[in-house]
Amino acid sequence: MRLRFTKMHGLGNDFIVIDAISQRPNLSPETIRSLSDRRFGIGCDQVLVVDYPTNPEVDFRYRIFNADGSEVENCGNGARCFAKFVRERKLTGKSSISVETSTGIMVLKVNDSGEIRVDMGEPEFTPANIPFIADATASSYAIEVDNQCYNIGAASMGNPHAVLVVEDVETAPVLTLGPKIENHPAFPNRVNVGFMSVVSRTEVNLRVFERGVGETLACGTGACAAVACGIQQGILDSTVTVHLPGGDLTIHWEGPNHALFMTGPATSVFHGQVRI
Ligand SMILES: N[C@H](CCC[C@H](N)C(=O)O)C(=O)O
Repeated sequence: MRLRFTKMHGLGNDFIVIDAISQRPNLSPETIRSLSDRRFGIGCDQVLVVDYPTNPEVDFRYRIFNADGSEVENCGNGARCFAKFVRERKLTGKSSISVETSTGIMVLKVNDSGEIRVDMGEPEFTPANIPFIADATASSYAIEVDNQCYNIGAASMGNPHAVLVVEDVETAPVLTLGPKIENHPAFPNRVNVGFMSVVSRTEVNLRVFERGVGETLACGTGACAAVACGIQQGILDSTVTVHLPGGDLTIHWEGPNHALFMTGPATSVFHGQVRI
């Protein structure tokens, strides 16, 4: 079939966005990998599939697939691009949009500036719910990689994240240590790995080695998890600017029993059609 898509990005974390409401594609993991391939396909970090909701109280459902074909629970940059997409494609005229993912419901608010504020829900720190194998919940854990010990924070934003505090993100071992932690046995579903340097209590630098993709120019849930872990560790305040290689996100979290909010841009690059 001929499939219409829109190429989008959130701070350089790029997506193929597919309207599965007016089209009913059958997207196998092989098709996802083929579309995501930067040489033989369109190329992207993730494929986002916009569909009807299963809950009639919710506006849409959207599914998220990493470039390796794995379906995942959440995508922060993708949520902002989803909101822009459904309005651009006239699938809704709302500026406050509810959407269900495989792990819950998010509410997205399109601001007058065009930026999108996402209610990401409450960060999850209970190891079993991340999932992460640990004896008890803590603000940091010691894990061993190649006989060396590393301190990490661990949290879920619907998807699992490990966060390391480093001196300088430019010299952090993102491409060597990232994949080893991504596949560490303490994370049964693998994990996204953030490398965060603290500029001040309201400003951090962050690079993320994403599960199923590798390093991306930005990771929205990674920025949320990094700030949440930093707040849990007492090193960050409740509103933080996160500088990622692709640009900045603003994260706000008042602490336990509160939702965390992420605000940032979304960009459409081009529309196209592809035969699958
Ligand atoms: N690689 C992630 C999914 C995409 C997350 C990221 N692109 C974001 O903006 O949150 C995972 O396997 O959980």
